Amino acid sequence: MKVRLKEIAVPYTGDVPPGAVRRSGDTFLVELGCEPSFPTHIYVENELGEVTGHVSPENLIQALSTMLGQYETFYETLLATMDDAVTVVDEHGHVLALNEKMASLYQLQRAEVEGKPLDHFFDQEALMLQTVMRDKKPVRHAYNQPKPDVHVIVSTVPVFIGDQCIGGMSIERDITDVVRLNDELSHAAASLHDLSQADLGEHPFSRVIGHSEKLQQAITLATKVAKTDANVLITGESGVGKELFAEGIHQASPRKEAPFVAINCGAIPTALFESELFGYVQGAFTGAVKGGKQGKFAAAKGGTLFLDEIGEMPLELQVKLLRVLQERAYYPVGGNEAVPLDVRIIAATNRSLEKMIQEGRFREDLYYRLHVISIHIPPLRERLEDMPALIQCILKEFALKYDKELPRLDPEVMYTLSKQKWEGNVRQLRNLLERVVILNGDTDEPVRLHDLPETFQRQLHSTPQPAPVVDEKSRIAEALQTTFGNKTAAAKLLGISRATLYNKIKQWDLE
Ligand SMILES: Nc1ncnc2c1ncn2[C@@H]1O[C@H](COP(=O)(O)OP(=O)(O)OP(=O)(O)O)[C@@H](O)[C@H]1O
Repeated sequence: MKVRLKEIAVPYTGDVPPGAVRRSGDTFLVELGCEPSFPTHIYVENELGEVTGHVSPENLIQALSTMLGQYETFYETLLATMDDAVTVVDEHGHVLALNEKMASLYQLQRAEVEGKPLDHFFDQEALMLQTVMRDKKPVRHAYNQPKPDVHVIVSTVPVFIGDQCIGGMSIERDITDVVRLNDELSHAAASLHDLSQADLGEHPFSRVIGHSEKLQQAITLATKVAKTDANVLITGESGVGKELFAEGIHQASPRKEAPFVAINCGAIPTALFESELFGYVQGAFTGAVKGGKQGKFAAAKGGTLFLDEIGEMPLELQVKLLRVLQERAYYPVGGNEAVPLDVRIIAATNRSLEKMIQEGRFREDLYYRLHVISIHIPPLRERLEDMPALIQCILKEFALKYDKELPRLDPEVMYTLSKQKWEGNVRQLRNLLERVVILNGDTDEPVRLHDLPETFQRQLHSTPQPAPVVDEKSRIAEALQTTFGNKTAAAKLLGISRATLYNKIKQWDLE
C-alpha cells in the first residue's frame, strides 16, 4: 500500500502510548505491537476534512519507514556525490552528518565526528553555524582559511521547519588548488614578464599581459597583420588595451624604427583638425608660427599613425580623412603641394561603427578603408584567467615606481578578483593596484579584502543585479560631482582616459 504523508491526518489525541519511544521535542516513534490503548485505525481525510478511509497503524508505520528509507538513501547519495564538503548539524550544534569530502578535507573519520558537538572539531565552522542559526540568515560564499594549507569558500545556511530552526548546514568548496595555481601562475608570469622586460625588450607584444586564449588569438592576428601595411581597426571597450595593441603592431612592423604617433580624434577641435593632421606652411593664417608647423602625418612619416576614438570624429572631418586615405596624399594648410602619405593607419574605437553607419553618423566608405583587418580585444571580465598575471605584473610595476616592497595579496583577494567579481577594465585594475601598493607596500601583512577601496567592497557585498540603465552622460556628471570637478580623478573613477573624458565633457557641455 502506498501512503503519502501529506494526505494523512492522524486524529489520535490521547496520551503518548506506553509503547512509544521518546525522542527530542514532541515527536515520538511508536513501536510495533503496541498496547491496546493505541488506536486501531488511522483515518484518512480528504482536503475538505471528510473521512474517506482508514489505514492500520502497522501499514502506516511500514509506509512511513519505507518513505524514510528512500529519503535517507537519496540524502546519503547526494552527500556522497557532491564535490563540496558538507556538514549538517542539529539545532544544538551536534553533527548529524558529514560527507566523505568533508572528512577527507580535514582528515577525520566520519564515525568519530557524527553525534558530537561540532565545536569539538571545527571552531570556525561551529561559530559560523551558531551565528547563522541564531540570526536565521544564511552566509554565502565566504572565504575561509581553516588551516594554513587549506582555502575554502563556505556557504552556511540555517534549516527551518516553518519558523522553527531545526539545525544548519555548511557547504565548503575547496579552492586550495585554485589559489595555489593562481599563485604559481602569477609568479611564473611575473618572472616571464621580467625576462621579457630585461632582454626581450624587442618583443613587440611583451607589454600585453595575459595568457588567455582570447587574448593570445588577438596577439597572433595582430602579429600577422603587423608585417603588412594594411590599415587596421582595433575594437573593444574602453581601457582594454587597444593602444597597447596598436603600439605592439607598430613594433612588430617594418616601420618600427620610425615614430608611432597617437592622436585622439574626438579631442581635436574641428577648426584645428587640418592643421593638426596636415600641418601648415608659413603664413598660412594670421598667428601661424613662423616657418610653418608639422602636422601628425608628417610627424609619423615612415611610421604609424594611431587614430584613437575614431568614432568620435565629426562627419565633416571623416570626409577629409577619407580623401587623404584614397589619394594617399595631403595638402598642408596654405600649401599647394601635395605631400605623399607615408604612414600606416591604425584606428581604434569602443563604439559600434556598424551601428553608427546605420544611424548616418559614420561614413561607410571610411569604415571600409579603415577596417581592412579588424582586431577585437575582449574585455577583462571575459578572460578572468589573465587576472593573476596582470595583478602580479602591475603590482611589480607600481612597487618599482614608488620604491615600495611588493605587497602580498591575501588569497581571498586574489580569488575574489580572479574568480568572482571583477567587472572593471584593465585601467581600473591598475588604479586599484596602484592604491594597494601606495597604502600597503611597506607592511608585512598581506592585503585583505577590507583593505580595498570602499567602492570595491560595496560591489562585493551587494547581490549581483542587472546593471542599472544609467546613461553615459549621467555617469560622467556624477563622477565629476564625486570628484569635485577633478577630471583626472573622475577619469580614473570611470575607467576611461582623460582625453575621452574631455571629449565627453565637451560633447555634453558638462562644465
Ligand atoms: N593586457 C594588458 N596587459 C597589461 N596592461 C594592459 C593590458 N591591457 C591594458 N593595459 C593597460 O591598461 C591601460 C589602458 O590601456 P589602453 O590605453 O591601451 O586601453 P584603450 O583600450 O586604448 O583605452 P581607451 O579606449 O580608453 O583609449 C594602460 O595603462 C595599459 O597599459
